[in-house]
Amino acid sequence: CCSYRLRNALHPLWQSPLSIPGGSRQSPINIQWRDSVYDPFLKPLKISYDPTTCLHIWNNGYSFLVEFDDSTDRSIIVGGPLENQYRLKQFHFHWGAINEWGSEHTVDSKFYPAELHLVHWNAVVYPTFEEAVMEGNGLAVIGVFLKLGAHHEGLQTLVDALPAVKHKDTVIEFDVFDPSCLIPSCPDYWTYAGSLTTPPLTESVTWIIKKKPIEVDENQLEAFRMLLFTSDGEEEKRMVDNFRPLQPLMNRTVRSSFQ
Ligand SMILES: NS(=O)(=O)c1ccc(CCNC(=O)Nc2ccc(Cl)cc2)cc1
Ligand SMILES: [Zn+2]
Repeated sequence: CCSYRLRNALHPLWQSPLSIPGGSRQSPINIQWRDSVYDPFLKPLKISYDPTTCLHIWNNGYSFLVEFDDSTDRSIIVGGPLENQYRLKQFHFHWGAINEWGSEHTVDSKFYPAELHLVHWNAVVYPTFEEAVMEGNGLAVIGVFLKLGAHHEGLQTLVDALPAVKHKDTVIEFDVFDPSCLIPSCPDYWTYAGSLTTPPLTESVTWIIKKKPIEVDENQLEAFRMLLFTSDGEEEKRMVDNFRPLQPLMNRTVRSSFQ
């Protein structure tokens, strides 16, 4: 129960303060469905990814990141709550040691076993990702909940590559993958102004959280849990519970694209 919160709060990644001093828009948050406000002016989110922009999978010692060539506008999102188009840079996941928790956001205080983050940056306004990370409208992250259920064919190609990045700071080439196969076809989402959930925790993220989860099977979740936080040769620590504790909503409203 609360022990995992303590462990998480003390986890090396989050030893920095739970929310940055003066932070008024920190993530993740609980999404209370009945408190979200339908906004009829929200547009559908348009997603167009070029699978050949996929580069590699990298175990950064906290998660595994699938990184993309973001030197052009070949893989972008536009519409939704966004005023500009945003370029896909990477996607990664957060997950738990068991299926009872693992997601960063919760819905009506319910955790999912895992959560996918597709990270995009505003290359219309900012020259580099690093600069966009520091600006209020710099990033747009699509969050997709994973729930235990049917085998996910698209995810399996990724799962098959994970043993090659078992240890921290290992990389494997991964040159064709279309991450839109990981995004539910249902267009419904919630959106709110938030932050990165890992250091530097900057308040630069427009969050777009899909209402519908995707289904993955137990073997696929277990494949995430066999990754390691540790480098080859170090005492093995399984990569699990790499999610940040919930942050206060403060003076924010979560909007929904659906009634
Ligand atoms: N979790 S997020 O979408 O707010 C987020 C998006 C982008 C960044 C900057 C790139 N760095 C990165 O992605 N690092 C990372 C990812 C997962 C874990 Cl578990 C730990 C560290 C940080 C957080
Ligand atoms: Zn994340």
